[in-house]
Amino acid sequence: MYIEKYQATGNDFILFKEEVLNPSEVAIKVCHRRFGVGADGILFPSSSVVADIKMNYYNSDGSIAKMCGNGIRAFAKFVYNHQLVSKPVFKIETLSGVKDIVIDSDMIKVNIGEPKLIFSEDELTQSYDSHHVYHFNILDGYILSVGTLHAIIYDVTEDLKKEAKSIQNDPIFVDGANINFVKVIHRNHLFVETFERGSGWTLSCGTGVSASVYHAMMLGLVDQGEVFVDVKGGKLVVEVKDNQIYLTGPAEKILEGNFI
Ligand SMILES: N[C@@H](CCC[C@H](N)C(=O)O)C(=O)O
Repeated sequence: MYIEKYQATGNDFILFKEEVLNPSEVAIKVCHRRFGVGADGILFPSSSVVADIKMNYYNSDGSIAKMCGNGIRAFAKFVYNHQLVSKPVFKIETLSGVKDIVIDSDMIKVNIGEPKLIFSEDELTQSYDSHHVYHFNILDGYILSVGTLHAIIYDVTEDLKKEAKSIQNDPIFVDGANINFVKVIHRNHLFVETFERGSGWTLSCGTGVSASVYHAMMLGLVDQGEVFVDVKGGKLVVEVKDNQIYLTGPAEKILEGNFI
């Protein structure tokens, strides 16, 4: 199978040009960092009737995810480089809706979409196709969905970070959640670390960063306008306009070859 590997602020992905038939199995195999190539997830295209192309994403543990903020930038660059889509401004269908993409040389901007509020714990047990916010009452933090589900925690300590897995396994999260540890550096600057559903600690989580900025803005911890976010693997920029979250950052090809 022909593959390429991309990294997007250190979140790494294996990309396929064609539809993968048994994606969970392939993801587990190819993402293994000793027995495979090593990656946080896999991405492959399929045709779409509502957008220019459809993105399919599987985490390294084989679980499906509805959206990936870093992955979609890598996917956009990959399909554009391979002329699967021939224009730099286009639409990608995901399981959490159609996302608008703008490729501007090395930077890719994606409209992550509009978050919506959830007001009760019961709503978390329903499917979260759309974007929701929910008050997280186990810790002094919050839950927010931007297609993928995110817990936002501000009072970060090393001891609390050790609890990431058990927070993620809390039964209120019927299908798991991504746990974001957020430090406010300045009124336009955050540092975010994410323990991801399906792939553990990553160097960056695009939807996590988007959810964190949106939430910090809701609480008045950062100002409107561009917010710069440091992650372990680089830098991202998030802007909220008309309640839409725009995520901008790089993505680069780092390997091409065949996976046997
Ligand atoms: N790394 C991603 C998120 C990938 C999906 C997530 N692990 C989930 O299963 O919800 C990003 O950049 O957004």
